[in-house]
Amino acid sequence: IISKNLKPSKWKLPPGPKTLPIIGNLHNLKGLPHACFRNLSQKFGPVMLLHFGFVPVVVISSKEGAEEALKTQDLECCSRPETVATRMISYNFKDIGFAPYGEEWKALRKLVVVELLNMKKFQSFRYIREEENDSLVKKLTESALTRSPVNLKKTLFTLVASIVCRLAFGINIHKCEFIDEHNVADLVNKFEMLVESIAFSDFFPGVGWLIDRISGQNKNLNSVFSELDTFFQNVLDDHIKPGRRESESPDVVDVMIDLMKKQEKDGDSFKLTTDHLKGIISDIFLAGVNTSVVTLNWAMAELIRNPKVMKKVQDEIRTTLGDKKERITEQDLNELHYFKLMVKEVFRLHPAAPLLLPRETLSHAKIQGYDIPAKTQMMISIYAIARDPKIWENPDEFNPDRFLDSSIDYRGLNFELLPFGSGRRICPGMTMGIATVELGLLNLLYFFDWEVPQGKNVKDIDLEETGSIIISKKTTLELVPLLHH
Ligand code: HEM
Repeated sequence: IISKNLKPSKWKLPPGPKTLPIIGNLHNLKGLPHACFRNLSQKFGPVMLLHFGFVPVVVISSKEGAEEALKTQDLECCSRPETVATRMISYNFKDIGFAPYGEEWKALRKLVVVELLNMKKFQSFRYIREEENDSLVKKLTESALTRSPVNLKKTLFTLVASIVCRLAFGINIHKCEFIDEHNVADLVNKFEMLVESIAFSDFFPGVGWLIDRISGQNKNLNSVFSELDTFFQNVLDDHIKPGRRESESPDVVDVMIDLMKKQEKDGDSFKLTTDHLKGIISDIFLAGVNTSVVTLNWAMAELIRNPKVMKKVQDEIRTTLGDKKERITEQDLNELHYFKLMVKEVFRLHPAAPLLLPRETLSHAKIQGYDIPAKTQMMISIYAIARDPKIWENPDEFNPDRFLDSSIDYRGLNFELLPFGSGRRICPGMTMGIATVELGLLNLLYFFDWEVPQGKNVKDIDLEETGSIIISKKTTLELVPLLHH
């Protein structure tokens, strides 16, 4: 009643389903959030207002709405809404993924983009990506010789985690003292559980903390977080061991430690602290590993379900690269055209983060004629846009040919296809993510043909999804690699 009386009557708020007292629209949230929002938006419109408990959330599901939101200054450089879990994993918002918009976020983002993920560094890390792909091919060759099925997600996880841990943290997970590849997988899963966990305080600010304390939710979150923090601390300790740098080339953590030391001397206004360092390690760990793994896994699921596309892609690869290559390099990617359209189609149908990261408006805004008050949470459903029948013919069909005569790209400038977001909050690891996905897929498709295990049929491979922020294939994808040469 109070908020109704305070709201200027001339405001035009977006439409949405009827709310119930206290819970708002929580009863309308059925199934996975991105799929649920898509269904609701088909009924209530592409700019829709929902209430999660006491928290109003605007969901945008049209290309025009997304373009307006992501180009509006105060939304483009929006803040992120605070939740109990994001406060923990971001080290009290000392990272870039969940930090609110402001000078500190700008300084950190600049540091990550300029110092850590710049083109020169990216190129110099090329040999790590190629070496790890080489190990993957060797491992798959063993399975091919015995015709054993391979759990694709697990295998691809090892590939991506090895690349990210080596270039970001200087850790070789095949030989590291304090973590191995199984622990890394376990930690990434726990990490996602932590981010996706919902606390009462998120929906009922001011009162929910009491329920979280009584229900034990706070204790659960704390215990998972402490495991992650131990890993991040080990990474840091490993970097300050005397003598370490003499034998290894600097990784992302080395660069940040050097910057901290330099700032102490120079007296810069923005001071990097250990919390910033851990916040960034945490961002890279969450944003850098699973996004690429789920994309690679979806690509293989779609290709095995669509043998004509698989054949067309493999024919192009093998004709262009010849039959005699022993090792694939990133240079080889430049020569492939249809292969890249196929990757684009995977990003369209299976964006790793279908609602981008949640946003919060900095000031009052207007989207598609609707008033969005300051400090309102906003979600942009790139999933609904990428499957909008007004934009795409047969939108649910996996068909890379749709891009043959199209200039639509996925790097943040075409608002119908935004797997990496757009604007100032666009994914800073985009170049690295694309290289990891493309190089991984090229190795899988050049050296091997793929079959479903004996007794199974291609029709058994479904596309059921799971997750809430990062969406992956629910059922395990097991395939048998066959040596092509
Ligand atoms: C296929 C791989 C990847 C995909 C699909 C992906 C996708 C995304 C998306 C959709 C966002 C949210 C953008 C927005 O809300 O507008 C994001 C943010 C982010 N990504 Fe990625 N990403 C990938 C790989 C990576 C990698 C490899 C890294 C780092 C090494 C990374 C680091 C980040 C960070 C730090 C943010 C937060 C940016 C900010 O809030 O300013 N991502 N990513």
